[in-house]
Amino acid sequence: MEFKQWEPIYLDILEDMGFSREEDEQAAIILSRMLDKDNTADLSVLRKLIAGKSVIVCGNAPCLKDQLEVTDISGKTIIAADGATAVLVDRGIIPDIIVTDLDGDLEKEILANKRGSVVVVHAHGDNIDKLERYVPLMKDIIGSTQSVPLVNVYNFGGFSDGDRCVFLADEFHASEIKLLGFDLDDVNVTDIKKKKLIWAKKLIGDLL
Ligand SMILES: Nc1ncnc2c1ncn2[C@@H]1O[C@H](COP(=O)(O)OP(=O)(O)OP(=O)(O)O)[C@@H](O)[C@H]1O
Ligand SMILES: Nc1nc2c(c(=O)[nH]1)N=C(CO)CN2
Ligand SMILES: [Mg+2]
Repeated sequence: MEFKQWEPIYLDILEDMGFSREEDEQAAIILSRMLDKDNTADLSVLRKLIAGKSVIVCGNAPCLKDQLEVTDISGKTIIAADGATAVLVDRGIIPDIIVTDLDGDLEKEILANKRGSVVVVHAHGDNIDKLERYVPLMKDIIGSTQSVPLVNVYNFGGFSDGDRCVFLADEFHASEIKLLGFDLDDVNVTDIKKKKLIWAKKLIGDLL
């Protein structure tokens, strides 16, 4: 998605969530400076994994475990939203792509990354400390931001980890996008998470 198309939505999200654009942009600059040809993956890797493929996006709602039991994932491209990575890894599944703002189970995300997962690391105003701590431990990174894109730091659209997975699959022209582990009306979450899930419902609903 072009940033010009995304920007008005981003401005609404900033206002609703009370986040700072300046801090998001500072985080993106820090991430951009940490990325180089040695620790990044080329966008062609994402294209190869997604274009024309049937994609399964895993969110981290409690229903993920049961839905994985009854879903045939063979031959599909698996994209894990942050905390969903640990659920997959615990079942012996290494996702093709992890989309994360680095507040999930980082031990499992780093393990999956070592075993081949491409990791789309999202910079925002509230995770600068995590970028500094975990990015040096990763490889095959694609940087992401919810603000203006920079060198090695892209904006494919989307806000929280789960909806950014869906925007990524759409951007790279998946032939089909199936969601597992999404319960966007979940009431058993914190108030801030409820607000993020409301945005996810709107963003995914408008896109698909
Ligand atoms: N009921 C749910 N509870 C938690 N996550 C959900 C749920 N339904 C869908 N998801 C999606 O799963 C994604 C990953 O969930 P996780 O618990 O790892 O979130 P998180 O990393 O704490 O959230 P975020 O960083 O997006 O605030 C979320 O970004 C969300 O889009
Ligand atoms: N500034 C800021 N941006 C975000 C935040 C957050 O906590 N702060 N959480 C997100 C969830 O993936 C996505 N974007
Ligand atoms: Mg997260």
